[in-house]
Amino acid sequence: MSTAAAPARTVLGISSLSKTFPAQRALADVDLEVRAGEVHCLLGQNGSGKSTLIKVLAGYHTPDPGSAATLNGVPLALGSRITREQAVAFIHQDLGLVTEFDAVDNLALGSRYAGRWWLSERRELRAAQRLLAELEIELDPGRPIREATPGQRTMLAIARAVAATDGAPALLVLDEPTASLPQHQVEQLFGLMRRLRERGTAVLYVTHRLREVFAVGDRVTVLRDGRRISTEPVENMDHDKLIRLIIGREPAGFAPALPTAGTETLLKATGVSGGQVADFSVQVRAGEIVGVTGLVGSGFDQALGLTFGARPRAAGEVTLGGRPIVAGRPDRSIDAGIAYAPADRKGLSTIQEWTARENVTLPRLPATRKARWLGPRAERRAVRPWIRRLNVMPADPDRQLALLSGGNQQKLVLARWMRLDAKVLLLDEPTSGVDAGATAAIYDVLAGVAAEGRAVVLSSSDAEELCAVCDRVLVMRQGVVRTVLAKQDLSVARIVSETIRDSAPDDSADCSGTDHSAADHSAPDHSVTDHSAADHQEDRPCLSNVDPAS
Ligand SMILES: Nc1ncnc2c1ncn2[C@@H]1O[C@H](COP(=O)(O)OP(=O)(O)OP(=O)(O)O)[C@@H](O)[C@H]1O
Repeated sequence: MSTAAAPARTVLGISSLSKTFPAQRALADVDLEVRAGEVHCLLGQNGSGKSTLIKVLAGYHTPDPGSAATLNGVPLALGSRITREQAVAFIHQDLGLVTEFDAVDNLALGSRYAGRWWLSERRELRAAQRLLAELEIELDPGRPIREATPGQRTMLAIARAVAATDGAPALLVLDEPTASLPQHQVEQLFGLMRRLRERGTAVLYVTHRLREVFAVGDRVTVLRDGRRISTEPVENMDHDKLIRLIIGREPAGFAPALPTAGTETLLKATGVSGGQVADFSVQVRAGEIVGVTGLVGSGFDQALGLTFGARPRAAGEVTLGGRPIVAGRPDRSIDAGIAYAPADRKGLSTIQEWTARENVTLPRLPATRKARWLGPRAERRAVRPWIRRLNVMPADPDRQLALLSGGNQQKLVLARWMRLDAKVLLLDEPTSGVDAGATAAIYDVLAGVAAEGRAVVLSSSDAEELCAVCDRVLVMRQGVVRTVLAKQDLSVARIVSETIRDSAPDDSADCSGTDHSAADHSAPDHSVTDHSAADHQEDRPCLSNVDPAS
């Protein structure tokens, strides 16, 4: 007879959950059980219903009649706000912290309303220190949290939920918390999740990154088209099986197109500065995919906006095929042959009231020089192939953008830039929030762009992504490109260690990658000479020939 232990008690039990929006059934008869002391991953393509499920749980949407749920065995009124006593915490991508406040005040925001407002400042500080120490969160409680890393902020938001629930939330719901965290901060966050799991918290974890399921998950539920397809222990899963469940068919392998062996320099940035960037210099050749990475604050996420001219430059020169690219004139940069997709695609570059097709084919962004404006029929014709290629759901070019899921909106805005015949594509975080299938499709598009003798520069905090697609990776620290890693030197461990490596302020490297006269860099290139920093980490190989969604 089997002596297998009985499953842990059910914290959240959802049965027959359905949600129908006008003209769209987002969830259909979903059952879900999340147990005490487990990390339960919720996966599915963009538009499969994950956010809707969480929003119903949080009381933001009212579900269809017939939907039911229990929390710790007690019926839960779906569609009503969760009360404090129910001890459910939601960590959304917008963490809801006040960045000008320090950790003590941010923690107090959650607990003051818990009736502890009489605590003195000193006692509050001590309580915050105790909590942070207990959860092993390294964070100075007295400093404004705008100075903290994104990973520390995420953990602080979780700590606040812990404080507000007297030590352990019954249920912690995390909605893609790692979307823009560098690898080592992801590891720290997973450490915290494991500690809460040990306290008996049930964790519902939404992610698109399959490797995270294997790193931290106990069980996994897959949604497809609003239906629950499967719930299984992670140990019964492998990568391909998971992909099959998510997309409903065999995954297509990612086979990067072979780049042309170009020697022509397309893009040259020299001494570009502005914002957090003190010196960004790079030369990009035809046929190359170049990555830029670093910690938040290193300037890596501002470098491409400065290069394109979307951000004001304090200094520096940018040329495309020898022609100067001036700052502050995105229209001219586009005409010259550069396209730029910022990371904040929703905030910066969509018109939510417009349709999908209008957002993809925004006037003034012609794919061919002739047509500055397309009629609705031509727009549909132009957009449909991208909807198919990136598997945008619903596949309706006339759907209002606001009614699409976050990831599907991301895909469309990215399509807007990828469909331009730009000589150089600049993309900030191209796959953040995008599902595994579309991520592979985007990598294919980028490889195709390079193979045509054009070029791509992408900034990313995802080391696996950089390994999978880049020919070269520039690592920025303190506003300056400090290391250039060539294809043969790319590994997750190497990128992580170069990203977090402490460097003396005057430490500099030749970082243009190709042109030694471009900037005043006298120290040797670390990518070639210094391997010491990476050695303490497991050196995982690059995944360039493996499905990049993994
Ligand atoms: N307010 C709304 N009105 C109409 N349709 C909606 C609304 N919100 C979501 N939908 C639709 O419901 C479906 C599920 O969307 P949901 O946001 O739950 O997906 P998701 O799995 O969270 O996607 P992503 O990974 O992109 O965040 C999608 O087809 C979406 O277009």
